[in-house]
Amino acid sequence: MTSHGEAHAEVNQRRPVVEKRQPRAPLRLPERRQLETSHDAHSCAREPLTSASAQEGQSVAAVSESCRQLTKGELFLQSEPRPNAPPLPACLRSERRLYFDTAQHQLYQAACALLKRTGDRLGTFPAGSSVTPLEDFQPTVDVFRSFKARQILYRAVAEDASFLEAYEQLVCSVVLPYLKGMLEAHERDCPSVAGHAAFADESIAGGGYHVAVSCRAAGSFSSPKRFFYQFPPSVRVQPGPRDHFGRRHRDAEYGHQEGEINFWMPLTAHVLTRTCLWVESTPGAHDFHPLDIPYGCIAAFHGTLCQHFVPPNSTSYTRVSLDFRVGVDSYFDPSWQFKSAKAQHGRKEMSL
Ligand SMILES: O=C(O)CCC(=O)C(=O)O
Ligand SMILES: [Fe+2]
Repeated sequence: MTSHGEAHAEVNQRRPVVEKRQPRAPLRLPERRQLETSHDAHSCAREPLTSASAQEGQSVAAVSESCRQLTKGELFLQSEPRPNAPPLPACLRSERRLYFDTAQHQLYQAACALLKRTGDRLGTFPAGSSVTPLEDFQPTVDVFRSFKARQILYRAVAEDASFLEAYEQLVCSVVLPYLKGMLEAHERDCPSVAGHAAFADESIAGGGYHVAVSCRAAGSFSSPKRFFYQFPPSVRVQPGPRDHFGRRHRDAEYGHQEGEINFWMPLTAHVLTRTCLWVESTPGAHDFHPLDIPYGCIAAFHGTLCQHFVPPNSTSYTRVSLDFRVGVDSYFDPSWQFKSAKAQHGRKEMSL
């Protein structure tokens, strides 16, 4: 179900602001394990998640229950052939924040219109109000958990030209230039690898780059880069107060490959919903921390291998967020297919 090949000729050259994640006290699970063993049937049993999550009233204990046995996806992964691509450079795998202009990229407004357009198939906004805060959307179906309800949402997104246009504008003018800048910074620091598919990712110590630096350095040897971005993106709607949570997983289980970077952004205010994605900083580190970022910020992380989860929403506000993945240049193998995946995300290709 992939849709390739629609290149976008026009790209806004305005560079996004990017910052490296500020260190903060992580939520650490009691045992630190290697990735290879972290999903075995015993290792995920009853790992109590405590402290930081409790501050926000999130029942993360439930989430720890979500990883008690090896999932089908993890089992399939062990038997399927791997993509034919070199590992991503370390600088791309580390977690980052990108900021965008919310006046220019009106995803919040587009999401309100999207949910309104679904009529009452998914839920309703409070009556009689001229403004419609997304946080007040009241789902009438279990749009977070039920497969059927999520299909309705998926189709609504796929059919909403305005929402998709806002999404693609954001991807093409903020996200892809960021990725291109990171690739160029990597090439600048390792000139011998520029233009070559395979090189050692260890060649960059530390792996931290500011995109402003990378963009300045780009000009001289910039060659077009290919990107494969998810289309349509995933929209999540998580009402509260409920004990539904997003189980701990890594996207490799769902057929995503290591050459993809995850982007996650809230459309609702975290100060109201107190609910967001929690991510570990490196595969197997189990140092889960919340992406408690505001609207206007996008978190980039290597979700193919880094585990992540969403605790229950204990507030009366609804969390709405957007997430998508981008396959990066020669690190992504477009011919690879995870045969066991039930459904694969569609994607579009773009060179920049
Ligand atoms: O936001 C969510 O509910 C889940 C997000 C997620 O798993 C992802 O971005 O990969
Ligand atoms: Fe995920």
